[in-house]
Amino acid sequence: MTLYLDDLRVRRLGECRYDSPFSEMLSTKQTSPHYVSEGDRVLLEDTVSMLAEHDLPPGRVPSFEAAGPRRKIYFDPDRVTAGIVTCGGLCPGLNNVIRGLVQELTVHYRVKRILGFRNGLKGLTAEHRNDTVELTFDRVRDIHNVGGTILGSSRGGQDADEMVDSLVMRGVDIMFVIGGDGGMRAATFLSDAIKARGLDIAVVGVPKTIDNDLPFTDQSFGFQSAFARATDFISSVSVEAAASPNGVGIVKLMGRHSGFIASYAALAANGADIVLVPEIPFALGGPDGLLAHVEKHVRAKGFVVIVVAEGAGQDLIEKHGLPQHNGRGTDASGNVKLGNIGEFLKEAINAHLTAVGLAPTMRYLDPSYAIRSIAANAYDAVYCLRLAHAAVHAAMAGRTEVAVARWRRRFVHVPLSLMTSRRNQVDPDGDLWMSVLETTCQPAQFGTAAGREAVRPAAFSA
Ligand SMILES: Nc1ncnc2c1ncn2[C@@H]1O[C@H](COP(=O)(O)OP(=O)(O)OP(=O)(O)O)[C@@H](O)[C@H]1O
Ligand SMILES: O=P(O)(O)OC[C@H]1O[C@](O)(CO)[C@@H](O)[C@@H]1O
Ligand SMILES: [Mg+2]
Repeated sequence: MTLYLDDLRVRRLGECRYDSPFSEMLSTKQTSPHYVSEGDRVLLEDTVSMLAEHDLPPGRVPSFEAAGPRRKIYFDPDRVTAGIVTCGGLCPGLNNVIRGLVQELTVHYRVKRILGFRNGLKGLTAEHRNDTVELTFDRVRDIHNVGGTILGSSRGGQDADEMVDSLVMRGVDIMFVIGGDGGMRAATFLSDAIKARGLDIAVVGVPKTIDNDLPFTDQSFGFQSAFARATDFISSVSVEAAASPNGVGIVKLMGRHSGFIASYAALAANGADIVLVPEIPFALGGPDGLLAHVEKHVRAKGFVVIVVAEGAGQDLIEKHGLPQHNGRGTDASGNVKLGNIGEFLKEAINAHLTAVGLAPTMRYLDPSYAIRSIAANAYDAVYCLRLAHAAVHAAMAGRTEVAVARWRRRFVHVPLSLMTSRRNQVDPDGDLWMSVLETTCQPAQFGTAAGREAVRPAAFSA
């Protein structure tokens, strides 16, 4: 997808006429290596070759509006009501973002009314719109020390017009939507419905997902805390597998379509022999298939450690899996329910090693919710706070249909629709995956493309 400057422009509700509480602080600031002034922009691309490909003058090169405070703002803080909602799966740092939004809105902009909508976007339906929490700084002072979200979250679609009715009825001028791809999509529909009615309501997204599958953001908040926690489980199965006869340690980690948690956790633990991600299909059987590789490790050093992302090998489960491992249908938000690759591998490897006379000791861990329900670590705490600051500045300056994100180290405004225009995935040709291969020493692929189709593993042949 080729992006042009106009695709990256952010919609503004109107002229900024009020002095910002930050105007004095900003009066002497200009772009430096550590600051982007409000008149400057942040480049979308960062290699000489990519820039050369466009062959455009600097002013036309695709770039994002920089996030941060403005000297003039759009909303009169005295008259603003802000709303906050968290939606989708949990992720470390949700409470930090809520706290940061409330702190910035109340302490600096002196906004007096902030409503927390409960249980995700369901909280904006007619049935639930009056069941809100008044968010004051006192109410949120200590919430960053715990995981989850004090507002609750949910999945499932809602009618955009009904949600707009709720905003109008509750007098909301600025709505902050903290969510993943589904949440960002819903925020886009909400913005469209607001625009269609000609209403003066800003919608600002704060992208979140532990899967790190949202585009135009270096890494989503909470991801680092989640993969750091995941390393503990890799270490545990490594210790167990190494101490057991023909030990096989398997850790299944979240990551529906993107294997970032599996890749980063495996790199951090630096003890995995094999990493399997949804982006890279693999074959079980055959001389260069996964099972042969597992067997080689067990014969050579007595054990093997495998980290697998939940979305990996779904084609294999469908073809060869037992019915109880299959995925079934979709969840309330339309996300595909995945087959259980961890259980599938456990049985396939057990059967294979037993068949070749290496009866294994299987150690399987599926820490799923244990890695996303924790509090944010120090790094994510800072990141969440800074995203919250950026979101409040954007909203007060009348930016709408926008998400705040960190892109190539800078905080920027990304048009909401772009956040769902594609999925961030581990690039099989990228340097992250190369690091995984360098660390695990696993082959670039298990089985040839043809082999992946044809070979049926012994364990599952009828
Ligand atoms: N296609 C859609 N149309 C309308 N609303 C949607 C749609 N997809 C998602 N939503 C809304 O977004 C909310 C969150 O979506 P979803 O459950 O997919 O989680 P998410 O935001 O993608 O987070 P994560 O992927 O991190 O779990 C849903 O509850 C629903 O309100
Ligand atoms: O069980 P839940 O709440 O639907 O969430 C599970 C999913 O949520 C995520 O954490 C984020 O989308 C995925 O990795 C995982 O598949
Ligand atoms: Mg999602």
